Amino acid sequence: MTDSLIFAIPKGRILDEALPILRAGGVHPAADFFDAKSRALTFASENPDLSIIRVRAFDVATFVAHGAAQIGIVGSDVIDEFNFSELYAPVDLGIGKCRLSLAMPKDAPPIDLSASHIRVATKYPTITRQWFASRGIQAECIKLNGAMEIAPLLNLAPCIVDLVSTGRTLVENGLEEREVICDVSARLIVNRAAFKLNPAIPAMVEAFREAVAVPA
Ligand SMILES: Nc1ncnc2c1ncn2[C@@H]1O[C@H](COP(=O)(O)OP(=O)(O)OP(=O)(O)O)[C@@H](O)[C@H]1O
Ligand SMILES: O=P(O)(O)OC[C@H]1O[C@H](OP(=O)(O)OP(=O)(O)O)[C@H](O)[C@@H]1O
Repeated sequence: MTDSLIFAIPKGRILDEALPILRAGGVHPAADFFDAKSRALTFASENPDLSIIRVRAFDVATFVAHGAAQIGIVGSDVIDEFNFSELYAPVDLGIGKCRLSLAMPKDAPPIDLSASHIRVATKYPTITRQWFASRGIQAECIKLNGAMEIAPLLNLAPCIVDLVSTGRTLVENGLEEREVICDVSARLIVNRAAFKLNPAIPAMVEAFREAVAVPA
């Protein structure tokens, strides 16, 4: 007899790319999960003892780290930002690929590496502070939850740290990428304690590992 499992899936842009991987990993949400008009947050699945929650990307990590859900899918940006010790991220799913970068207005001078302090608008204050600290600069982070790209134009901060994929959002807002801080992709995450206690979880991790493995 094993405990039932809760799988946390992010609502946003990873969702569409994640659906084929979920199926290949053997997770089959019930039909109402695909009803775009549904306001439900918890869904059954066709798998025995497995239900699904659909939450914001940043909250997937929080639910799984605290054991409220046992397994989930989330970007490595979120994993790195929280750095929860209870999270184990055993499989790179190869989706949601982008990078976390430092960007500035395209006519702005380079960052003054001899400066002791800089103001940065970002959704990623922890990663940003660490990256600047390793260069001897104290970053004062102004936390935004989206639309970071307008912060320099409105003098909220001279630079931003945000996700970049095609680069189009930066260009359309008069910014340019100056430094890549880290590459990002979506990962399967599990709660470490649950992984040890419930044998269904390592089996599920293995199924996802096989689902994304590149054939030799
Ligand atoms: N431009 C992008 N290209 C590829 N992957 C991205 C891109 N932007 C975000 N991601 C990935 O998708 C995840 C979710 O991003 P998304 O934009 O859907 O959520 P959000 O709007 O940041 O969060 P919220 O749910 O709080 O509105 C990010 O954490 C990142 O891993
Ligand atoms: O380089 P690009 O291909 O233009 O992608 C980058 C944009 O994608 C993400 O935003 P998203 O579209 O998820 O909206 P958000 O600002 O609401 O998070 C990110 O925050 C950038 O704004």
